[in-house]
Amino acid sequence: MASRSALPSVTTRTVPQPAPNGMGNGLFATTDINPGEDVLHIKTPFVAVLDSPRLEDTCAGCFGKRQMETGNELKACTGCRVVKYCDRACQSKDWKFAHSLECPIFKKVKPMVLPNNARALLRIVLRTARNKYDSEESKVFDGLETHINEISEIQGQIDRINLTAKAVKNYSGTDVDEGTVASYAAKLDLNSFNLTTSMYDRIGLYMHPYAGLINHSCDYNSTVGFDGEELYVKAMRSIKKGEQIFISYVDTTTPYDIRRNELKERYFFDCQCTKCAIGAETLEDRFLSTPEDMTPLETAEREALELLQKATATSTEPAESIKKLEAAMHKLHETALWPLTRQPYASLRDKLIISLLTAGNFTRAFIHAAIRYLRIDPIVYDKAHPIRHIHAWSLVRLTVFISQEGFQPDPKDPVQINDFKLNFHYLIWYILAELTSTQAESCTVPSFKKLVGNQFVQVHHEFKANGLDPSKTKAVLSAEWNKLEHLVNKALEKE
Ligand SMILES: C[S@@+](CC[C@H](N)C(=O)[O-])C[C@H]1O[C@@H](n2cnc3c(N)ncnc32)[C@H](O)[C@@H]1O
Repeated sequence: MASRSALPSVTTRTVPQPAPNGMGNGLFATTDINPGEDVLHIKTPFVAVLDSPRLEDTCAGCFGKRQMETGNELKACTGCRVVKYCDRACQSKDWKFAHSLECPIFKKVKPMVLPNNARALLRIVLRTARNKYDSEESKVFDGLETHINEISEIQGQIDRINLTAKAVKNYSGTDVDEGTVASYAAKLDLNSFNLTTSMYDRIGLYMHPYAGLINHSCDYNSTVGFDGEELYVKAMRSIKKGEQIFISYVDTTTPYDIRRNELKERYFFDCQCTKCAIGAETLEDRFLSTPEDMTPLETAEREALELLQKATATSTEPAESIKKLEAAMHKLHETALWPLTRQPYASLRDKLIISLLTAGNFTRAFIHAAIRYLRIDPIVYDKAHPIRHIHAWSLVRLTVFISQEGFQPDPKDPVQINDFKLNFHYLIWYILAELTSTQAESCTVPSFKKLVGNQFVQVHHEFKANGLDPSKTKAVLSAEWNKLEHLVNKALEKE
């Protein structure tokens, strides 16, 4: 059973303790925890703010959670017109939390909109001045690591922190000295999380001092997810009482050198986890075989990364992005040694799916989502990993879309989906059945589980209404699966 901690809104099965190997403090399990179970649940953030582009389309009260349910058009705050809300309930909750304090400041600095880290820092400073934080919560915040000595050596970062601290001190009129405000900013830099939707799309930044105590391992046992403003840390593997909780601070699907450099530069430590102990021999680094001359692989990687950079530049049109991403993937494919799972190949496909969706090419997006579902995710992610479940859901959504009556695939698609005579309804049923039956052990958050569960009930009901029960037609399902495998093989041949 999870227990309430001394901190308000924190429910956890962990306790903070000094961690070994120079990790400072960490969180340790107080009970055995099974995959999918909550390690930590925090109802209310210490601070959470939207990224500036998301201020336009995301409710600053529920961070999109109620917005998804109500479908209401957002209304701007009549005071500052910077933040928007679903309705009075979302507005009033945020007003009480901090917006009443920041609204006049947002209004004063208009037309400038403060960047997300300045808005987060401003909230911390204003709430601290009004004693709005619980004293235990503030104590944990005060004890958080800053790495201020290391940061002071990095001119760009320390200049940015000092500048933000100066501006926030100025706007807030706080009595707290500038050095302390700068130390809050350093704590934010080191301890904040990407605030995401329940589908893992980044929308802002989030910080809570208790969650800030979790250390990193590239061989992590837990994952972080958000449901509106609520944070969930869930066990991805079985965790024994007394074991340390680890999450990943960086994308651990990247090769050894890349992820270790990122950890060193952003978090100032050399990772000594079990995966790093193996070195550059793990799946993330390996090629299908290792040639004597690595030059062709290095050249392909450099060229692919250059194309990726151009494809993701904000000024690039979706059609142009698609061309560049496909060209980059082709370069890696041409080496005949680059596994689909080795980065940047997998990330290129993720970005390509998004660009294809933006451009309205749903059949090609479907094919790449199927490749990811069948050939990449089972190798790259643990069974309970939330990203694996989110990707499966995207495949369901795409399949629903292309199975609509009257939907016509693009005749220019390199692989013609109609040639494979797929029965999309069975595929949808199968993926949803799999997602639903693994819900308890999955690390996804409650609203995602609800969405999937409801969709499965609906799809199953439709089959039943037609006198069919796919769970009793194993041969039909397996035939559909073979057709999808065949389609994926054809698409990969053309890559
Ligand atoms: C978000 S804080 C985690 C809590 C921190 N240990 C503390 O005592 O406040 C991140 C910092 O913890 C330390 N850390 C996290 N994971 C580590 C690891 N695997 N090895 C060494 N240090 C680690 C690093 O100093 C890193 O900058």
